[in-house]
Amino acid sequence: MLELRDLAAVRSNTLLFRRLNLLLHAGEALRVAGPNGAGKTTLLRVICGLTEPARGQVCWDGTPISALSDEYRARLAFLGHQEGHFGDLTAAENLRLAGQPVTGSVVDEVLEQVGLRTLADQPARFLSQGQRRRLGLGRLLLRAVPLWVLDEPLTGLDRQGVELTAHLLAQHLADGGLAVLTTHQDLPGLDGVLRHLDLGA
Ligand SMILES: Nc1ncnc2c1ncn2[C@@H]1O[C@H](COP(=O)(O)OP(=O)(O)OP(=O)(O)O)[C@@H](O)[C@H]1O
Repeated sequence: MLELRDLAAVRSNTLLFRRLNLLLHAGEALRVAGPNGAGKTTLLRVICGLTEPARGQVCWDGTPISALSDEYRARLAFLGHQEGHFGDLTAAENLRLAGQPVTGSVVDEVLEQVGLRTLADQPARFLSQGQRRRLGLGRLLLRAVPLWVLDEPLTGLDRQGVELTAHLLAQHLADGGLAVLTTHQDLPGLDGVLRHLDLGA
């Protein structure tokens, strides 16, 4: 369970948000919306424990994440604008290094799931933006952690890519996972499990 308690953040002397209180249970996702500069990425950074809030705290299963540090970070996976792939390594090799040791057949399965099977041997730096996003999804699947934090995961994806992301997210939630994400696009098929937070309101 992820909890935001009376959370506030300041950047460059500007108050971005305050008094955020929210409980996110296993099986739920939070979609953070708002105009450019509203503080969406900042909120994700605070949730990951990378940026200190000006006030309040983030708790994981009732404990402030500041008291959990590495233990908490091992429970979350972050997918940002820069996917963090190794450019010289192939798509398959990047997945091999994604998390715990995996066999070649598991890597093949994940490549198939994210639609990159035919690009397994392509160095990541030659992948298109949407293909890199898909590789990021593959790494998420291999990390097998409960909390996904996704910053604009739909950018650069075609319609099938958007549907794939929504499908994998729904599966993750059905398996008892949680997610916090920002997106300017609609995520199909997540009614009932998607909660909304608008930082522009
Ligand atoms: N490291 C930083 N130092 C100073 N100011 C920052 C820093 N990071 C972000 N900001 C400022 O904080 C504000 C919120 O930025 P943030 O990236 O959280 O917004 P966002 O809602 O994610 O925007 P976008 O939709 O454009 O991605 C912006 O005005 C930005 O310039």
